[in-house]
Amino acid sequence: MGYESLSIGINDAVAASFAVLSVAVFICLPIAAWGWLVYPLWRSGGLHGWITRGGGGRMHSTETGARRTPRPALVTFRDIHYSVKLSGRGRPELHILKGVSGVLLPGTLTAIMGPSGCGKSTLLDILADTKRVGVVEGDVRLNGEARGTDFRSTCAYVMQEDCCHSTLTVHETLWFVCALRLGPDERLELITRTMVDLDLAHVADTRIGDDVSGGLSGGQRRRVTIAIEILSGPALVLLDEPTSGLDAYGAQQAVATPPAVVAALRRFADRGRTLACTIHQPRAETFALFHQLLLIKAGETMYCGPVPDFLRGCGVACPPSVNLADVVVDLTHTKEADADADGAEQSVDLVARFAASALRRKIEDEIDSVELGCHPDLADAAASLEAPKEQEGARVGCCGSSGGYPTPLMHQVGVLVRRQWTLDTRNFGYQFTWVLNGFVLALNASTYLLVEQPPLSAQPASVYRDDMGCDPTEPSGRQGCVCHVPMDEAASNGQYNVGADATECGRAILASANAVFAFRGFLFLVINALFVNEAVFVPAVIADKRFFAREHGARAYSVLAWHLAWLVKLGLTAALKALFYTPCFYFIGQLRPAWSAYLAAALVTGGMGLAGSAVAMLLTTLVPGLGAATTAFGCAVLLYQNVCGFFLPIAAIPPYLTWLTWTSVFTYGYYAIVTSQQMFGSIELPGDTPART
Ligand SMILES: Nc1ncnc2c1ncn2[C@@H]1O[C@H](COP(=O)(O)OP(=O)(O)OP(=O)(O)O)[C@@H](O)[C@H]1O
Repeated sequence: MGYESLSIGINDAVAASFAVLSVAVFICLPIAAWGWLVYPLWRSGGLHGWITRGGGGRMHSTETGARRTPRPALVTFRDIHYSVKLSGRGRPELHILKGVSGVLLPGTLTAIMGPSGCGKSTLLDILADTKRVGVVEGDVRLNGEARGTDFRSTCAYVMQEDCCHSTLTVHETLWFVCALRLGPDERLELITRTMVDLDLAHVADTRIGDDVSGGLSGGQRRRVTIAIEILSGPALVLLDEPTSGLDAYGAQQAVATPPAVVAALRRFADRGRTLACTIHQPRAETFALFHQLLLIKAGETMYCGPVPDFLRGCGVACPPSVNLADVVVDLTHTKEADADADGAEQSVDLVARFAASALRRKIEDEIDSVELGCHPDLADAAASLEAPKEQEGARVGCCGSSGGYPTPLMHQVGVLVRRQWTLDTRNFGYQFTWVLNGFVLALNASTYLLVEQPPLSAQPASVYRDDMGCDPTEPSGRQGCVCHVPMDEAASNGQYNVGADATECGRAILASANAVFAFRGFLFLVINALFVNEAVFVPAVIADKRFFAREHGARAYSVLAWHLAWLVKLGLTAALKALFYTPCFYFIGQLRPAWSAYLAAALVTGGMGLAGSAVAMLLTTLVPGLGAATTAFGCAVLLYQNVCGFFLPIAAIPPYLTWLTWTSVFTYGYYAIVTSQQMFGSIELPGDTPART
């Protein structure tokens, strides 16, 4: 009696790869947990210490920067070499920086210039301590000391690419930065002052936008990026091409306002901060705002020193009507082969001449005196900083004093959740996927209704107990059939048929069995859709990682805060999905009309969503890149589906792989929703073993 359960010989190679993948996940998880949670927790001296310290750093400041001892940022770098090994066998090592040295003094604005590809951005990356590939040699010091783990709370780094949330307004963007990095008292005044400084006040309530949706101009967006970094008053600001948007977005605007950004930077420097930025071909008025010039050619220092001394040092004349910056750029572009005789000679000479110059020796002496702690600027610059009340925020005082986060952990989480929420409510595409997913679930349910049999769950509880599977009082065999199929047998998810000689009752019961399979297929597709929908979080988390890298790098919040904020957001989203998605499939699919069953289905809906988004989050954290993370998510879905008991009978899974079944989220989701529809039990099919089609 009964039917043969489906037995599939699992390809050992496939099984082994599943096993390896799962073992890898289970090895990676504890390592990741150690890195993110346990190690910082252990270092911070327990859970209480962790929370009060803002999630991993040293004690967060309850004081504003104004109350701390202000320290300047005097940066020295000596003999910086940088090389990368080019990928591909036999390819040579690329030596990009070849012994660049210099000093960045507090209260100065330094221009780093040179031809495209000479190594300007590379040098800034090294100074900002963000270079993670290649080999960096040489010594970079802050106030004569090696840079510590808290260096990034002193140093703001404005990278070449803008990194702003396109759906936030300028004011909101700066508000969130303030909320993460400063106390509430300072926020409004600082935001207003920074917007005025960077000529952004008139677009305060304009959404930042992007190249597709419009919004701010490229130059304005660039200024917002700069505002984000200088808002909290760091002692050291490094900027990679702060005027690039201005160049690209119209000469007209560039003619009208180009010095606005550099003038704001100059004002910032005049308040005692240390600033250095790369810049291409500035106008004469803009160039005049810089105190120092670091000129690089092919990775070597061509000049480093005060701007006015440049021509004297080079022995070059600059006619009054000519822009000095143009002369500088021309000198760096001159090539031996194609330049005129004078230019070529000067160009070749300048690198060697600088290396042998008194200026170079002066720089070396200056670096020595900083390292020995006797550089006059180390003491003087502290006094030259503004009075405490006028200081611009917490980070100015952080220089070397604290590596902690400015706000407590729970505050960080709250601000991040609030920002995510604001972004989601303005993301039309995201909302559209919600509606679309609801529609797909409803469609799935209505497709199931195309099955000839009405949903079994709509039938009264079964009473049929005849071992032969026949109840003469129920000729149709429908109302009284026991339509229960054991879970593992249900995995034989095919339609059954019987020969023409089968009894009517047998045919009826088989029809019921087919309805059971269709019903289970429907439920499986529901949980499948709920999980797979969460793939939307793979690109979302990866996009947010850009902001995380920048903001966590600037010590605005901890790794734990970021993860917790995402978990809170995903939890809230899952709750909303339970509310919104469950009705989409429950009523159309005519599932069991009982509150308990509905509640169970809602829990499964939220749970599958939460599990799917958690897996998406885990994979985006472990696997680099969008393509790899998306593929990994697809693999995880396949793995989970295959071992959940729907496709393969659990009995058919080799014993050494059954543990996979119990790690599959699908197993629990599938069992839970099937159980909630009262589909436990067994089906006894009459007569001969039916053939599968
Ligand atoms: N990781 C890397 N692998 C290979 N080449 C690299 C790498 N990093 C930098 N380079 C090369 O080093 C050179 C210097 O790059 P960098 O970005 O510092 O130039 P740049 O002076 O800032 O140029 P631009 O003004 O155009 O931004 C370039 O030729 C670049 O291709």
